[in-house]
Amino acid sequence: NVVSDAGGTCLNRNLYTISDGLGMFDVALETARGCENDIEGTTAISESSYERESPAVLEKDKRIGADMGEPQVIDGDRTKEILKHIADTRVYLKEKVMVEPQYEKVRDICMNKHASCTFWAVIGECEKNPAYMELQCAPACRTCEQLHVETRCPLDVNAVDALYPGDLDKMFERIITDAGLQQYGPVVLSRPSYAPGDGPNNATYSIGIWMIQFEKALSEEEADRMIELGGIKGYERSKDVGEKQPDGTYQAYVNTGRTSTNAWCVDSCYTDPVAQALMGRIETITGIPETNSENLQLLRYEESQFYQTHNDYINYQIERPCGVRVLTFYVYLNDVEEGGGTDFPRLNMTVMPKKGRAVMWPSVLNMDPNRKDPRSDHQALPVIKGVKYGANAWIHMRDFKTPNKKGC
Ligand SMILES: O=C(O)CCC(=O)C(=O)O
Ligand SMILES: [Fe+2]
Repeated sequence: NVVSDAGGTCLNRNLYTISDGLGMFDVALETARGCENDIEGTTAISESSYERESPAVLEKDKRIGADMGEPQVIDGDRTKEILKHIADTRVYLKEKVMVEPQYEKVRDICMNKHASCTFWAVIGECEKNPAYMELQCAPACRTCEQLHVETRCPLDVNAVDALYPGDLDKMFERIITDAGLQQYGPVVLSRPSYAPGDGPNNATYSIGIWMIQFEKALSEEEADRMIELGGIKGYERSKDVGEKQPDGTYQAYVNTGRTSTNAWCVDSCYTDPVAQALMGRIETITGIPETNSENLQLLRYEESQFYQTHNDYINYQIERPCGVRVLTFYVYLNDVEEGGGTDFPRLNMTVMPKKGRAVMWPSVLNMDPNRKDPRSDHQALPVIKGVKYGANAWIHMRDFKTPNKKGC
């Protein structure tokens, strides 16, 4: 009465034809049996065993649902519901995901990534906790289409950009003239000049870019607290943007071009009054909402650690809800005995670390703020003596934090 789709392996989404005469129990059991070859060391259980065995015995069975990712835990009280849900999931996968064109890019990656996915789905977690469930338990939540970043993270055509052509110049002009911002000690390190006939209508050819240093961006106590918050979160080896993955996202990877460690200022760090004050200050200075900024990235460089020349602009983000990084606000949290400057090779300029100092520069062009300005390429020079602490605020064209919550 049940025909196994012979030949394929379980994890390759081996689906089974279900005959009408079977109850859901039988379906789950029979299909699980199709996976026997894939799971070592398990023994077949009889068709009625779900009703006979204790929950502990049932949980030892590792096969159920192995054709759609992690084998699923069968909870004693919920056995019937879970088995029915697994059977329904199988129908969903077979009749929708494997057939309908919008699932084409996710067919091979739609898996339950946790043994409790089906249990959680049964108790309503897909609705209560969608950020986690829709990605980690996509078959159980019937959200396979969400796995591809293009479906999960559509561009909002009505979203407002932080910068339109010409706004970057206006923003920096405002920063250096606004009386309320003088308390942060702004110093112009570099500003663009426009050659005759080469005016703001084609800023690509402007000479020089904006770079402002703030001598008093942070008090000593605030700087110390930021370092402390990084320590609480824990500094881990820094990563760079890596290869594109099947779900359309880009892997973060460790490489030899960036040898620092860093901590992300999230959760208890994000809500800390000092971190909030710093983010609020950056919002006031730039006039761009805090929500457009990534969480602060707290950096730690030991002697000889560095970050080789790069640009903070990330190409692929142009088609993401957050848009590209338009500005970097970089804060120095301590004095470094020797080395550790932020060097801009194309500008022939190096900003030295100093406790409480910040420097701000654009990654994009004034007249085309979705496009990278390669003149802002920079590197963190190796620390020669001492330790260097810093913090990055990367400010995006649009809201970063809201899409980020759902993995965009
Ligand atoms: O540490 C520095 O001076 C700059 C770091 C940097 O450029 C980065 O983290 O993107
Ligand atoms: Fe950078």
